[in-house]
Amino acid sequence: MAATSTLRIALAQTNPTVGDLDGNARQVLEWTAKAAEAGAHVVAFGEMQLTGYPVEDLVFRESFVAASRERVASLARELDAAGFGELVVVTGYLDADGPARMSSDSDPDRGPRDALAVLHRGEVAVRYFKHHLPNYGVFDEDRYFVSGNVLQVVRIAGVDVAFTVCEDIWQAGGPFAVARSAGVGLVVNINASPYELNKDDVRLPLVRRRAAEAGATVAYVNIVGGQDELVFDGDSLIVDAGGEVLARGPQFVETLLVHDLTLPVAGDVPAPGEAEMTIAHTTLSAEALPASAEPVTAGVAEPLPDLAEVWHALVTGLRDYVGKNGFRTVVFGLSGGIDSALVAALACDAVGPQNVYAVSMPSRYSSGHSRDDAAELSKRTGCHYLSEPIQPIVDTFTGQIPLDGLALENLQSRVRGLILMGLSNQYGHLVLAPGNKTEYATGYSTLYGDSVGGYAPIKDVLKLMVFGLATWRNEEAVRNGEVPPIPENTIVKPPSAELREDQMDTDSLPPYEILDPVVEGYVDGDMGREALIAAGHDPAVVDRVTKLVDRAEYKRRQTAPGPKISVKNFGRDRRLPITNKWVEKA
Ligand SMILES: Nc1ncnc2c1ncn2[C@@H]1O[C@H](COP(=O)(O)OP(=O)(O)OC[C@H]2O[C@@H]([n+]3cccc(C(=O)O)c3)[C@H](O)[C@@H]2O)[C@@H](O)[C@H]1O
Ligand SMILES: Nc1ncnc2c1ncn2[C@@H]1O[C@H](COP(=O)(O)OP(=O)(O)OP(=O)(O)O)[C@@H](O)[C@H]1O
Ligand SMILES: NC(=O)CC[C@H](N)C(=O)O
Repeated sequence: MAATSTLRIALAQTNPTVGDLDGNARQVLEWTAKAAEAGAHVVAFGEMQLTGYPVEDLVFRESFVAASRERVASLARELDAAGFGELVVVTGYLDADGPARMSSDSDPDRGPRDALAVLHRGEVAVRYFKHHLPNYGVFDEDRYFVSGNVLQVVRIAGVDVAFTVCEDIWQAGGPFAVARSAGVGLVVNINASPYELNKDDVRLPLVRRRAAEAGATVAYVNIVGGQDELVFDGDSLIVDAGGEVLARGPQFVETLLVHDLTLPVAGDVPAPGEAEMTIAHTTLSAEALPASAEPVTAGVAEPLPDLAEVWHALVTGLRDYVGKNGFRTVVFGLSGGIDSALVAALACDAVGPQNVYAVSMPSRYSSGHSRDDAAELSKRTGCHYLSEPIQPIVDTFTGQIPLDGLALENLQSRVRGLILMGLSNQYGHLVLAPGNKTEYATGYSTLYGDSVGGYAPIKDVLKLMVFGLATWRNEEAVRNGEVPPIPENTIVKPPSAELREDQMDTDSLPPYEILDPVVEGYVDGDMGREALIAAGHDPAVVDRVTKLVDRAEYKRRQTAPGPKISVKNFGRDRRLPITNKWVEKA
């Protein structure tokens, strides 16, 4: 039988903040202390832990790159000074071995790097540069980074460990294939992998495929938290070469997974073969766990069911947007309808009802039940509730500038926007825009009216899912013996903008059961007219909806960011020209 050695590995699922180098370094120190207390040999943090992810065009600032390089070196010294010098600390950071690529004259082999550092005994012992750079969806890494071509293999307590960064695990070939040729026992993969619905279902089979490709155990660590439009869900994993899940972290919460891995002791360094990357070897002296040590296992957390997962993603995105941007309180219009009710419930979960200001702003078209439902929600959740009737302001405006029809409808929405921005300026609340993805898609909102706001918590949630989430949150409250936050009437009544007499959403839009699947196919699936019809959608509805979506591009460009939960969100994911003569013709 081959000799083995037991490594105690810790995966630190932390919540870094972009640009906060000192705060992020402090996280490394704090979680390393916990790993040390647990007796770990190695503690691994996420991709770009030190800078936050994604840093976008900060990569082009030499001052920022220099600060990251200096901070990783000083972090190594601080870890040593704190008594953790013997612990192998693995962290993501931004490095550069040349200037950013600005023209075709730039050196293709040098430039900014999405980097991983192995810190040991006060030094940056090893640096690895990410090989596969994602350049699709929300990622633009070819814009920023140069790909690394050296796989770093580090011998720790007799076990050869290869280090990789995020996208390296998403593609066959490259570092994992090279790791197999190097005969490693463990591949560590550090991630900043943004959440989208069902990604956890893709992640586990992916990690299994790479473990098989490398012929080694894989330890996958992902960050948690919100960063503008992105939310990170953690879901860190350890999978052995045979595909067995040894450990799995909870989603959306900071945690430390500590697990003992019994791995083959490395033999002689194999002769280098033909490979996509060269291999560099380093040995770090570390004692293996004594055979007498009580084995430690991290446990396998169950991934959340779909609606629970989306709820946590939205709460995480909102909480971190508020907190990381220096706000404490939020304000929005509470109409008694389902969208603002859902935003209210999310906000109460995210920042606490004591920090939530809901404003009822009735007009002459507001129904009695809308006001009652809004008041009832605030009573149930305990958030602040203000009532600011808008009619006197609307009347004063039209007394000077007479408006009718759609212009008058939109004026009401804009007066509400004005009130919310006034309250924001005066009291420092962040304004939340309560539009859903179906509305953003079809342009069913008033520019500078209900679309005002700094953050749009349900921007990527289709209307049918809005209903699903509201029902789920109420049921969750019942399961926990709490009062359901959203009044039943808000969920069951037909949606209405209440901007004119007896107005219903269905006056302007197809029913949501028909509309949402077309929006999903056109927006998320990039399907053209023929493909949508072939998928079973009514040609007249397809023509109507694609036209609405195309015409609303200018509106979407002027709206607040919101958390991505779908395969394609408006903003980072879906980028279309505003000035655009292409139409999906019959
Ligand atoms: N290409 C372009 N680039 C830049 N700006 C452009 C533009 N085309 C028009 N515009 C501007 O946009 C204006 C039209 O947009 P906008 O003022 O928003 O008005 P509009 O889209 O015409 O009307 C708003 C619609 O949203 C509905 N709504 C409003 C409020 C709440 C809800 C709800 O249920 O949640 C629904 C309302 O019933 C109505 O159907 C134009 O007057 C023009 O100023
Ligand atoms: N009477 C009102 N009081 C306070 N805010 C309102 C009122 N009416 C509309 N709003 C604000 O404008 C947004 C657009 O709401 P509107 O009622 O026009 O459509 P909706 O899409 O059905 O939204 P909701 O389901 O929240 O009512 C609401 O989410 C809310 O923030
Ligand atoms: N930061 C990355 O390299 C992430 C890319 C990868 N495809 C993911 O979504 O997880």
